Amino acid sequence: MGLLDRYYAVIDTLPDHMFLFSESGRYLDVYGGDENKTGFDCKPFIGKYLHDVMPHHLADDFLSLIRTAIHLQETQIIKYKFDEDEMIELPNHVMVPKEIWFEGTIKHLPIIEQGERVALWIAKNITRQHYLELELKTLSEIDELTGILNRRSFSSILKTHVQDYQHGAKPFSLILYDIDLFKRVNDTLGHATGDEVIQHVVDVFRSELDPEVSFGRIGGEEFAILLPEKDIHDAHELAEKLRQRLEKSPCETEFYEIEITVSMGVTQVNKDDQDTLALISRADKAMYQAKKEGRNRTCKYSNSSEREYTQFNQCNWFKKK
Ligand SMILES: Nc1nc2c(ncn2[C@@H]2O[C@H](COP(=O)(O)OP(=O)(O)OP(=O)(O)O)[C@@H](O)[C@H]2O)c(=O)[nH]1
Repeated sequence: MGLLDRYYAVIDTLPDHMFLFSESGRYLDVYGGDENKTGFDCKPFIGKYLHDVMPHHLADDFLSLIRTAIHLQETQIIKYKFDEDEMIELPNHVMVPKEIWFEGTIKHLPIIEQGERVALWIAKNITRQHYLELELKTLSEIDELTGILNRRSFSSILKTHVQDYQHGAKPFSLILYDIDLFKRVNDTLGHATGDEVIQHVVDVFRSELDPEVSFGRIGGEEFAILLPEKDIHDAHELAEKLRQRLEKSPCETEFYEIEITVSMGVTQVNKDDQDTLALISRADKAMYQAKKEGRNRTCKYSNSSEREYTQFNQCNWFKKK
C-alpha cells in the first residue's frame, strides 16, 4: 500500500466526521465518522453545498463559522444539534434520531481548491455528554426531596432579580415560610413521615403557583417564593391563599392524617436592597413575627416585625458584639 493510500485509510477510520469545506460552503471531501453513529457516512454530500443538505438558517450559521475560521485563521468551536425538525438530508434507510448533539471544531487549512480557500470541520458526537451535563445541572439546582429549587439556585435567581430591579426592572416580592411545630412531627411520627409532610406542603403550594414563579427550599422546613412584578399587597394575598389552602389540606400518609400549618413572612424589594441579604432578612423578620403572633398566619414586613425581632435579640443567652 502506498503512503498516500495508507494516510487515506487512517483518516477514514477516525471516529469523528471530518469535512473539508470551501469558503463558499461546498463539501470538498468527507472522512471518518464511525463513532458518530448517525448511520450515514456523509460521503454523498461531496460536491453539494451546505444549503443543499440542511435547513437554510443552520447552513447560514455554519457558513459564517467557516468563513470566520478562514478569514481570521482562528479555530472556531461550536456546540450544535440536529433533531427531528432540523436535520441534514438523510437517505431513506437511515432512521432520523430524535436529537443528536455535536461539537464542531473548524480550522483554516493552508490549501486552495478550485480557487477557494478551505476549512476543516471536525464533528464529534457529544449527545451522551450533553445529556450527562443536563443531568448534573439539574442535580445541582434541584432539591432532591421536593423537586423544587435548592437554596443555591434559588439564591442565584433572587440575586439576579435584585440586580435587574436595580437596573430598572419592575419590583418583585418575596415570601418566606416555615412549617409550624414541625419538630414534633419528626419527634412523634418519625423522620420519614416528616419528609412526607415536607413533600405534601410543597405539592399543595406548587399546585397553586404559576410555573414561572421561582419556588425554593432554602432550609430544612423553610421555603421561599419569588413573585415577579408583584407588590407586597399582592404577595400577601397570594401567601394567605396558599396558607388557607394548606390549612384545609391535611397530609395523608399511610398511617396518619396530619394537620399542617405554616407561618409566612412577606416583603417587597426596595431601592436600598443592593444584595439579597436585607431582602431575605426582612421576609425572615416578618415570618418570625407570624410565629410570635401565634403561627398559622402571614405577616407583611413592617416596623412591628423589626420590633419583635429586636426584642428576640435582647434575650440574655447571647449578645451582639
Ligand atoms: N423529616 C425531616 N426533618 C427535617 C428536615 N430538615 C430539617 N428537619 C427538622 O425540622 C425541625 C425544625 O424544627 P424547629 O426549627 O425547632 O422548628 P419547629 O418545630 O418547626 O417550630 P416552629 O418553627 O417554631 O414552629 C427539626 O426537627 C429538624 O430536624 C428534613 O429534610 N426532613
